[in-house]
Amino acid sequence: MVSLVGSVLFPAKMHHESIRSRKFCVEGAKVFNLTSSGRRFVCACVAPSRNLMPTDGLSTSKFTGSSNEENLSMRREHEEDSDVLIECRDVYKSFGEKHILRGVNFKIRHGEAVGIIGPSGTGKSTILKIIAGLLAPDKVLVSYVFQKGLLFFRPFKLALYSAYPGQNLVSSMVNEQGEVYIRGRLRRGLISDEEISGLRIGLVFQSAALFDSLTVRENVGFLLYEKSSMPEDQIAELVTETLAAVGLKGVEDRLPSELSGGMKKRVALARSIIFDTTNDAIEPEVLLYDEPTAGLDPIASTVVEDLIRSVHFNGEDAVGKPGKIASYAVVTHQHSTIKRAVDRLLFLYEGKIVWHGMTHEFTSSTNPIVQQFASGSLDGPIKY
Ligand SMILES: Nc1ncnc2c1ncn2[C@@H]1O[C@H](COP(=O)(O)OP(=O)(O)OP(=O)(O)O)[C@@H](O)[C@H]1O
Repeated sequence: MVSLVGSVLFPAKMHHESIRSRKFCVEGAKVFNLTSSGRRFVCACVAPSRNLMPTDGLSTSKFTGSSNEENLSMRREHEEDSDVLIECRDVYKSFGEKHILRGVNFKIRHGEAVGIIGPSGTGKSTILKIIAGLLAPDKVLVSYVFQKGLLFFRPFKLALYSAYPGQNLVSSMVNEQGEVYIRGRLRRGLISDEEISGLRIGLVFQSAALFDSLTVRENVGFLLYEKSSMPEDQIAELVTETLAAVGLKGVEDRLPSELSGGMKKRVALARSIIFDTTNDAIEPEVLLYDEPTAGLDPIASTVVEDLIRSVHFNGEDAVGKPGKIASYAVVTHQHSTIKRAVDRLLFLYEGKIVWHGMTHEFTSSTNPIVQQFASGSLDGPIKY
């Protein structure tokens, strides 16, 4: 599956000895034991390498032993889905009593530029975090066995487990409620470096989430300093090249506090697209942007929107090289971002994708939820 290895970031005040030092902590973030041997890393994003033979839901063994017709239809489905990089199937996510996602289904295919929109608090950022592996779907108890031989099956929920603390539980089985597939491979639980995905997934947080105490160079090259065997001067060169690709020059030695909001977002973008050029395995990469233009003036928004397009493999970066990002998903509320940076939209409402379509179909949709959202009207099914 996906391991957090590659790009993104968190809010931060960090104490460190040097970028290649062994340990430090980041306020407000979750993990954070960076070791040289080190596989445990948090931050934000991304991912592994290696082979991926479809398993689980897409196993070729599924094509044996059934009728020819069934085989053909399954093969067709498999072929149609061969370009799917990320799939959420019936994903549920709650926070305490708040049931945020209630059966979310969608696919992101190779080459797509997808927007995720919907009213505030509907779970758009939550979806990105689930895709990136920072959050797991809800858990549901499938069965459990007590010493006295009692066996319970669904729909008993995990909460029941703690309702029988003294009953000598022998074993239990808990499944995730919903599935996330990364290139056809089912992800179980949260991201772990040991797991395999064959897809690099980067998450660019809304806040840019740069390390306050590190220079721009150290922020952008963070993972390479920490994880790769590249010499430092080569990393520095690559950082300069990557900053140029997002239209920034001569800022390598600045601290984040010396940058404007738009520049910070570009630095965060540079951090999410830099990768180890000495590594043979070249993987497609998906970037997830959480409100990349929030808080920016209209012109700065346009710059960032064009940047998002430019690092896509259909685009051309600021120094004229083709972009490297295979697909991306953008959570946004901004019309300009929807129009300029996205081709297809997913509309999330009350825990489900209630509409999807091409961007140009959005304003002409007859779906009352979409109509109300597009017009900003107070009248309609969406209540605040
Ligand atoms: N870690 C968490 N613990 C508790 N509640 C959470 C957590 N993360 C998100 N939530 C809640 O889940 C809901 C969905 O949050 P999320 O940030 O995904 O929404 P959103 O659609 O991205 O919102 P917005 O458009 O306002 O940014 C909110 O009610 C939020 O308070």
